[in-house]
Amino acid sequence: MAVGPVRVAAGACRRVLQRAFSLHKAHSIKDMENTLQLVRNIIPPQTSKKHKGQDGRIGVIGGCQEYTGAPYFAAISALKVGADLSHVFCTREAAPVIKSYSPELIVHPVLDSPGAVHDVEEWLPRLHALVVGPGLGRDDTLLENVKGILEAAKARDIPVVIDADGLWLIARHPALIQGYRKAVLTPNHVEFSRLSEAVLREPGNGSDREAVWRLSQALGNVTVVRKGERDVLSDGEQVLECAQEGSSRRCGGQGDLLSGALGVLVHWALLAGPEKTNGCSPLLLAAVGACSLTRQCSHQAFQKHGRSTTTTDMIAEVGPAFHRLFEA
Ligand SMILES: NC(=O)C1=CN([C@@H]2O[C@H](COP(=O)(O)OP(=O)(O)OC[C@H]3O[C@@H](n4cnc5c(N)ncnc54)[C@H](O)[C@@H]3O)[C@@H](O)[C@H]2O)[C@@H](O)CC1
Ligand SMILES: Nc1ncnc2c1ncn2[C@@H]1O[C@H](COP(=O)(O)OP(=O)(O)OP(=O)(O)O)[C@@H](O)[C@H]1O
Ligand SMILES: [Mg+2]
Repeated sequence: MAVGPVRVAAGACRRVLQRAFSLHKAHSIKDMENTLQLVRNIIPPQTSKKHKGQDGRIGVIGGCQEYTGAPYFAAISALKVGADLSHVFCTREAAPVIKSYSPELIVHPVLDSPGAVHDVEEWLPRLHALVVGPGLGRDDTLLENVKGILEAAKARDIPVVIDADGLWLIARHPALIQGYRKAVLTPNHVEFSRLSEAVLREPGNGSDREAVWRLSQALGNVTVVRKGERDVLSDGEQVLECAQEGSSRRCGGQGDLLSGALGVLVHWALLAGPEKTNGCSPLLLAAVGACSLTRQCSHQAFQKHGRSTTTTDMIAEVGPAFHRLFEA
């Protein structure tokens, strides 16, 4: 059940977020509850009046010869969070493999074709958000195509979540994303250092919080989510931390779940409008939601499967974890 808007001013919103996601461990249950309440505000209500597609049409740009799991994890997570349609734009040979994982994904084998940018561009008017990078690989031709796709998405004001090899591309060409306020970058530890080196000419010096804030500022307030033992999030103004209990299991693919979930939440947060977000950055709220959800999935899956937990087990927890965090 979606809960009505919390009436707090921007300053109050900032205080709520800072208390709940502070550097110190002593989060009160009430502070965390207030923060999750803000995320709940952006979740669209489920009604019988909606048509297919209204709750989100998400596109994942990634999937190549080596990596077919990552784009699948991202795209299926978007659906499980609540998007209506999830597309994957991948290379020709990755497509049948990704299709075989799930009949629920719409898979376009276009990313290595000469007309890749045009082919994806044709779909852009029908997409609410793009998740760029899971399983993309680092082939120069593919990356060149993704540059064109990013430019086309920006021209249409489409929100983009950039992860994995998409971040490799951004580290080489930061101008691609500079100042684009509808972008969220989701680096892991190594990806963050690479970006910091490229943008700030330093390997992420200073405290975690300061380093994330500086990178976001340097990129013109692009939202940055640095994943790790605690996730650190900044839009160049506020810095938040998410310490939702996760697990000690570090199998591959958890970041892909996060980026796919974030694709939907970014769309919902922007759609909700300032009345629902109460002065908070919609992208930051979406990121808080995606980080909390991923970690809660990890926690629940680990309780059932322990050491053998895999990302597939976490994806099976998306529904129950979402309900527990945002609807209970
Ligand atoms: N099943 C799949 O198809 C998967 C594919 N993946 C894809 O694999 C490609 C490369 O991604 P990588 O994440 O390996 O990126 P990189 O190729 O940049 O490698 C990062 C390296 O850093 C290490 N690392 C990660 N966190 C660290 C930390 N906190 N401290 C020290 N070392 C750390 C990792 O083990 C990895 O070897 C991407 O396209 C990604 O999407 C991954 O998403 C995992 C799952
Ligand atoms: N040490 C840790 N303790 C708890 N949670 C962690 C830890 N490191 C990462 N996480 C969580 O795991 C999830 C994925 O982060 P991770 O750093 O593994 O991303 P990634 O390397 O991009 O993953 P992927 O394998 O999908 O590429 C995030 O939700 C993050 O909060
Ligand atoms: Mg990753």
